[in-house]
Amino acid sequence: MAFSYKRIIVKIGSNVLTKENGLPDYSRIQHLVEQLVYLKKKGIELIVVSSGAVASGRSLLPSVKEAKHAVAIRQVLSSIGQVKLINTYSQLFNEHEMLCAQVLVTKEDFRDRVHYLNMKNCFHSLLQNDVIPIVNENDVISVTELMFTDNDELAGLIASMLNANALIILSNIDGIYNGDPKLPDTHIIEKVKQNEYNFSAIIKAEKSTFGRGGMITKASIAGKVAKLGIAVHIANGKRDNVLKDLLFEDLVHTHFLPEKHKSERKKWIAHAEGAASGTVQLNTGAKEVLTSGKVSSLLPIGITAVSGEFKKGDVIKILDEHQQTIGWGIAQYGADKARERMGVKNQKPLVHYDYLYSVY
Ligand SMILES: Nc1ncnc2c1ncn2[C@@H]1O[C@H](COP(=O)(O)OP(=O)(O)O)[C@@H](O)[C@H]1O
Ligand SMILES: N[C@@H](CCC(=O)OP(=O)(O)O)C(=O)O
Repeated sequence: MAFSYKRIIVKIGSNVLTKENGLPDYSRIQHLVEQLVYLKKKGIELIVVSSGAVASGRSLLPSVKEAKHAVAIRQVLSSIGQVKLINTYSQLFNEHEMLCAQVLVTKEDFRDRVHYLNMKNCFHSLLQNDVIPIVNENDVISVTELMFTDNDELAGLIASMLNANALIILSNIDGIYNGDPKLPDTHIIEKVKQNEYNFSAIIKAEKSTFGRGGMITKASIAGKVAKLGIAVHIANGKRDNVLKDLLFEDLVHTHFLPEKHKSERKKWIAHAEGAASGTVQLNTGAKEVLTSGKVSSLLPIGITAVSGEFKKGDVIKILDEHQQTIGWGIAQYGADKARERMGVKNQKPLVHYDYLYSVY
C-alpha cells in the first residue's frame, strides 16, 4: 500500500542505531539517512526524533566511572554521546548536500505555552529552509520526574505540535504482536482502530536491551496520536529499506488508523495533562455527556468537587466520581468561582468544548 504524506515524523529508537554489543551501528545510521534523503527529495517534510546519545556515549567512554547515581552516568554519557550522534548525522546528510539541525528539548518545553510556540516557530523555520531537524531529549536537564517516558512520547508531542500527517516509530521489531513475539503462534497486528485492543494485556512488560519505555508506551502513545488525526506506523528500523517499503510498497507492520483531525489547540491540550494545576470531579450525568462524543462543554451543574488552585487559562484535570480521568481542559475562570458555581444551573461553562480533551 502506498501512503502519500506531506509531513512525517520518524522516530528512531536506540536499538535501531546500536549493535548487539551496544556500540553505534554506523552502517544502519547511514542506510537510514539515505532513505531520509530519498523521502526528502520526493518532497516530504521530515522531522527525525533520534535516540542513541547514551549508546554513543558508551562507545566513547566505556569505562565511565560508576558515579553513585545512575542519573549522573546518563548525563555524562548522553552529553558526550549527543555530540557524536549529531556529528554522524550531520556528516551523512552533508554527503547528500543536505543540512540537519540539532533540537534538544525537555518535557517542560511542552507544558509552557510560550516555550511551546517558540519551539513550533523554530521547527517551521527549519522546514522552510529545507533543514532536517534531529530532535532528542535534553538528557542533561531532564532527570527523573522531569523526563519524558521515552522518546516515543516526545515524538508523539512533536507530531501533534507540527500537525504531521504521520508518525513512524522505528524499533527493533516488525510491529506489535498479538502476544509474546517469541512464541511461534503470534503474529503482527497490522491495523488498529481506536480502542480496539487492550495492549497492556497483549504486550509483555519487557524492553529491548537499550530501550527505555518498551512497547506498551509505544502502543499508548500511538493510540493517543491517532485519536488526534495523525496516522502512526510502528515498524522495524533494522530492516533494509524500511521507510521506502512502508511508504511506497507493502510492508508488514502495525498501522494505527487516524481518527478525524482535531484542531491545533486540542492537540496541545491533549498533551497538557502534566501542566494541570487543579482538578474537578464530575457526577455520572456530566460524565455521560462529556464522554458521549457529542459537542458539549463542561458546565458547573455537573461538578461535585473542585480541588487545587487554578486561574482562568490554566489547564485542569477532569475526573469522574471514582477519580478516573475523563480528560483535561482549559478553565474559563478560576477555582474560587468554580467552587461558588459548582452544582448551580445556568452558569457559564468552566471548560468550553473547544478547550476540552476527553480520553474517551
Ligand atoms: N506484543 C509485543 N509486540 C512487540 N514487541 C513487544 C511485545 N511485547 C514486548 N515487546 C518488546 O518491546 C520491544 C521494543 O520496545 P523498546 O525497547 O522501547 O524499543 P526502542 O528502543 O525501539 O524504543 C521489543 O524489542 C520487544 O522485545
Ligand atoms: N535520550 C535518550 C533516548 C532514551 C529513549 O527514549 O530511548 P528509546 O526507548 O530507545 O527511544 C538517548 O538519546 O540515549
